[in-house]
Amino acid sequence: MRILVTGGAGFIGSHLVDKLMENEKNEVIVADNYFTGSKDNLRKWIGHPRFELIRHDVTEPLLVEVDQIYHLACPASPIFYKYNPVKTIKTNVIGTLNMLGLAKRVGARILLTSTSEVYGDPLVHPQPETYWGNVNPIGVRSCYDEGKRVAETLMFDYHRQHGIGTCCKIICIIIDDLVNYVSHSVCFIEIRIARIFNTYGPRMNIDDGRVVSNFIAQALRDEPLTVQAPGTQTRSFCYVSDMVDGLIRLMEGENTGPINIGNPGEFTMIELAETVKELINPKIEIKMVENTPDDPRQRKPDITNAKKMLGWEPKIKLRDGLPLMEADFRLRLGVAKKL
Ligand SMILES: NC(=O)c1ccc[n+]([C@@H]2O[C@H](COP(=O)([O-])OP(=O)(O)OC[C@H]3O[C@@H](n4cnc5c(N)ncnc54)[C@H](O)[C@@H]3O)[C@@H](O)[C@H]2O)c1
Ligand SMILES: O=c1ccn([C@@H]2O[C@H](COP(=O)(O)OP(=O)(O)O[C@H]3OC[C@@H](O)[C@H](O)[C@H]3O)[C@@H](O)[C@H]2O)c(=O)[nH]1
Repeated sequence: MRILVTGGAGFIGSHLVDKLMENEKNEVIVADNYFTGSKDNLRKWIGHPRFELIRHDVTEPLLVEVDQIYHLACPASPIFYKYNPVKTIKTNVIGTLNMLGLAKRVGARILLTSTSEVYGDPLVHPQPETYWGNVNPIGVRSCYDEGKRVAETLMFDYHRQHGIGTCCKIICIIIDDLVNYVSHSVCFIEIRIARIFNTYGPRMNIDDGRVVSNFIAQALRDEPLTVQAPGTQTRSFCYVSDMVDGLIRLMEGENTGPINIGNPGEFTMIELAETVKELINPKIEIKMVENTPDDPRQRKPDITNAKKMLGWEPKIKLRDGLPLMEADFRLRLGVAKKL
């Protein structure tokens, strides 16, 4: 299996690459522009005969021969996706169009990492995949939320427009063979959509800006934990190895999705700060700071479909995952654990 991972130098992408590389039958190609990712995350694979790393921006077309595409390329932290919102929309829209064009040309199955942000500030709780969401189309988060919503639309439009039943697929392949068509004549496209909920773990950028990495870095630097007001807003945090397992099951399974992949354990930001304080640095202060516009007030995945269709559910609880991330942050920040 030859597999393309766009955004593979990023946080989730690099863990996904590690898992895919464990299978000796896989060849992995990463395409990344290093906006929020880093070659460092893939250090152990550089030079490996089954691994290739390409500096590439997905807003430009890419010509490679692959069987599967995991399409992750997109900044995920609010501070980074708001930094150049027009570029974020281009990455989601033009980037996804380019990857769908590639998938169509080479007959690859393509998986999009969409987001819980398609539900916006949800009026339904927990969020099932059938909920259409409550998104501000002109707000500062829209470049990401609406960008991902358009990316999902493109996935389904390509699927419907270029999708045919299994029987027709076989006929199509036979015709392809008969008339000696080249690979670009492949006329069906298989899609998978994962709606990812907040994911955390080792290798997140220290200054990524997302809440778990912020709190752990602050706790280790003896700085106050900055809870954005009111602090009663909730999130559900999934450990990265659970996430990677869910993504691979979705790619390998028979369901297009969209499927929620996330940990249903729900915490307020005050609860998260208190847990980090208790586990990492009981002396630090928790400070309330101003929030940013349109911050969703609650978020929790309904994972009934993931359980039923993928046989997946998360294994790692927040209290078990935080110390694993702490160890990685200590190493990178050079802060030893006090005995
Ligand atoms: N981590 C989460 O909590 C979370 C939640 C929901 C969805 N997601 C989605 O999962 C994917 C990965 O997220 P992550 O947390 O690993 O983020 P990340 O920022 O660590 O990784 C994104 C990667 O994409 C690359 N990239 C960005 N724009 C690009 C472009 N135009 N061309 C090529 N590469 C580009 C970055 O350099 C980086 O390596 C994203 O699509 C994100 O939207 C993540
Ligand atoms: O230092 C901080 C940072 C953030 N927060 C709060 O923590 C909550 C989570 O914020 P994050 O920045 O980690 O992430 P968000 O949940 O807002 O968005 C994320 O959701 C899903 C993904 O698509 C993306 O990875 C990201 O956009 C928010 O309520 C925010 O106000 C703090 O209280 N303090």
